[in-house]
Amino acid sequence: MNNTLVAQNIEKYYSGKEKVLHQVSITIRSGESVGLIGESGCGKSTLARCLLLTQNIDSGSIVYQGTPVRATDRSSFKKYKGSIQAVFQNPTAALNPRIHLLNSLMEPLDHLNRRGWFYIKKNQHQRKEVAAQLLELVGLGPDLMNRYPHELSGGQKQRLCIARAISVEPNLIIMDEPTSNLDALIQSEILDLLRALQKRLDFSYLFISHDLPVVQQMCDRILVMRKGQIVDEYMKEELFDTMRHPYTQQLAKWYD
Ligand SMILES: Nc1ncnc2c1ncn2[C@@H]1O[C@H](COP(=O)(O)OP(=O)(O)OP(=O)(O)O)[C@@H](O)[C@H]1O
Repeated sequence: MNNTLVAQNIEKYYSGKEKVLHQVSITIRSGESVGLIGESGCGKSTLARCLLLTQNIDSGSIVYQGTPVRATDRSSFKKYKGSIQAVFQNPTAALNPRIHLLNSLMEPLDHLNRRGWFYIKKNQHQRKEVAAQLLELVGLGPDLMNRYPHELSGGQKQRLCIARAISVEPNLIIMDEPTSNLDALIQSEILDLLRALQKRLDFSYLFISHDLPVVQQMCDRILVMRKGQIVDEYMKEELFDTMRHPYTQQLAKWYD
């Protein structure tokens, strides 16, 4: 099936501010690992929120599997929302401190209410079995589901957020600086986990970061954003080509 996401000419303003996204176009094909790099404040997270439909776009279009996605069209909207998940920078903020991790983990499945899950969610035993399998996939033990977020380390919380994202078998995961709050060792473990899960589960991802070495490690194709515009796009082995945009060359110098 063609799981390609095509976003075209996306524009975004925040009230009282200059335009944040200028005619941004991005295509993510099935199974691809695409990087989005650029300095702080250039609009990376804004684009992520627009693609996730948690923020309105002012103009432009999003087409998924050949169908335009619009909030007014319930069927395309629901199909798209069920295919895309996110992992954010701050796992503590992503988890409700007052609810058991079992329920946090099951949120996307409970929310989507797919056929089959409707019955499982009423059966506490089956629900816990699914939770344990998800936790195992991200290297966590089943006992964690009975705890609260404050009882976990930052790395464990991020693993749990990854388990939550993969629970609905998404075609695409938007990863917005998923390791920048973690120390170097845990960061490298989480990056390895994400790569291994991608191989195993075959989702595509958009990996957002301002850290070029990390993006080089994680992505095959990389987009470079500057002041709300995509100014360069390259395959990772082309980073040092002389035809790179001067801004990419500047980023590459820090990497070299
Ligand atoms: N909700 C908001 N309301 C108003 N302005 C915002 C909002 N969110 C972001 N901005 C502004 O939009 C611009 C782009 O912010 P954004 O967070 O998308 O950049 P970024 O590239 O993700 O930055 P960082 O790497 O630091 O996370 C910034 O000038 C920011 O101040």
